[in-house]
Amino acid sequence: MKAVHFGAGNIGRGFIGAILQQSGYEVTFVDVNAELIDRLNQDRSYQVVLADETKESFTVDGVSGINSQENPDKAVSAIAEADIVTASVGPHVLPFIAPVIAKGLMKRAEGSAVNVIACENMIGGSDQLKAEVAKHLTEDVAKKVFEFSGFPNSAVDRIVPIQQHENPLTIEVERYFEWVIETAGLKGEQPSLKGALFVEDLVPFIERKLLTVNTGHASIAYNGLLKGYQTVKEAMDDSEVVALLEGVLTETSLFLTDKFDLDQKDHQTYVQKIIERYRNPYISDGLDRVGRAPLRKLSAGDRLTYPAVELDQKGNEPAALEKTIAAALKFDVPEDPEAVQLQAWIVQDGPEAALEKASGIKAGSSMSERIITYYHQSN
Ligand SMILES: NC(=O)c1ccc[n+]([C@@H]2O[C@H](COP(=O)([O-])OP(=O)(O)OC[C@H]3O[C@@H](n4cnc5c(N)ncnc54)[C@H](O)[C@@H]3O)[C@@H](O)[C@H]2O)c1
Ligand SMILES: O=P(O)(O)OC[C@@H](O)[C@@H](O)[C@H](O)[C@H](O)CO
Repeated sequence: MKAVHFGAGNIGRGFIGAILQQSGYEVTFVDVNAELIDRLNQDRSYQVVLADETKESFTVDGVSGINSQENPDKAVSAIAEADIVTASVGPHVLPFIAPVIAKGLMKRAEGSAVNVIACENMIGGSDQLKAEVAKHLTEDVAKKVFEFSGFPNSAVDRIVPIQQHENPLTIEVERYFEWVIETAGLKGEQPSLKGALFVEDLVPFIERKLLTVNTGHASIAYNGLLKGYQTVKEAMDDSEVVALLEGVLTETSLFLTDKFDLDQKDHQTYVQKIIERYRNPYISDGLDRVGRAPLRKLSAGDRLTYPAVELDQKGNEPAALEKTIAAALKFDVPEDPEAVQLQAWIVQDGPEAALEKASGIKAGSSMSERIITYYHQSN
């Protein structure tokens, strides 16, 4: 069986590529990073190390790489022959991988069933990828292609920080992982993927994950950076950062348990497990990585604004989320293009207008006023 995975980065090598290989797939990574692709083709394998006291490691072998910038046709052919296609490139990159996927799917002469799964931190990731692919197909061709190509949504959870090793392919990951895939979007037989969970309705799973793991993470990053910390570990040693983390998780728990009728006790166990994962002493994760792409994180459907607005509309005042949104407006990392854009908007139009542009929270609304007050109160 053949798998094509877009993005040989942290989640690509450390999670999805490893699961695919352990499930019996021969994995071809498609990436634009020449160093990673050359090394994959040279070594044909890499090491995954578990970030806990065991430091256990395992080999992912039988892998290869295609540089889609240099050899787009090779990537197209690989998709034409693949049994499964997956991607973890970041939400903003989905439009760039779509043309190659569209061409590859069109080339599947037999029209044999294939599933294309976006493994990104977003709601409806595969739906979005499908919409991007559709832009490169005529209406008639799209109809045919989507008869045999499934785009099931999925939720992925495993903390994999940015890291440096002598061998650039080696990747250290936490032992914990969760890959949930929605059956509704599948075509053909359900793929056999070791450790993956197939569910009829992904919405409760992706929202629980995004609004707990990622909202909590974002609060640690933005509030931690405000206090001058660089890593999750440093920030988690500060009681004020932890209090805000507990505050945002109390707020998103209220939203999630109400929306999905979750058992309060089970949800609390889930939240506590995540706080333990943030505290993993064997992982050093940078706040710049966790807070990266602030415009995406502040956008209306993402981890901060979405629960804050929903809670506000139900008559709650989500103060911890609002303080975190205010802290996100201060995310000023010159290497991060979205941070540069956000700071430029703040300088040009002021924080209130920048907040509205980034999140849709209307300037002059009571929520906007509270966030901007927090913004001016913070250092
Ligand atoms: N790292 C984590 O802890 C984690 C956990 C769960 C989900 N995610 C999600 O997984 C996705 C990837 O995150 P990551 O941490 O692995 O990032 P990463 O930067 O390590 O990996 C992304 C990879 O995509 C490649 N890429 C960029 N443009 C490309 C293109 N046009 N074609 C092919 N490849 C391209 C990059 O070169 C890079 O190797 C994101 O959506 C992220 O939210 C990350
Ligand atoms: O990848 P992002 O930028 O959406 O979010 C940063 C982190 O919160 C994220 O990568 C987590 O480490 C991951 O989602 C854990 O499963």
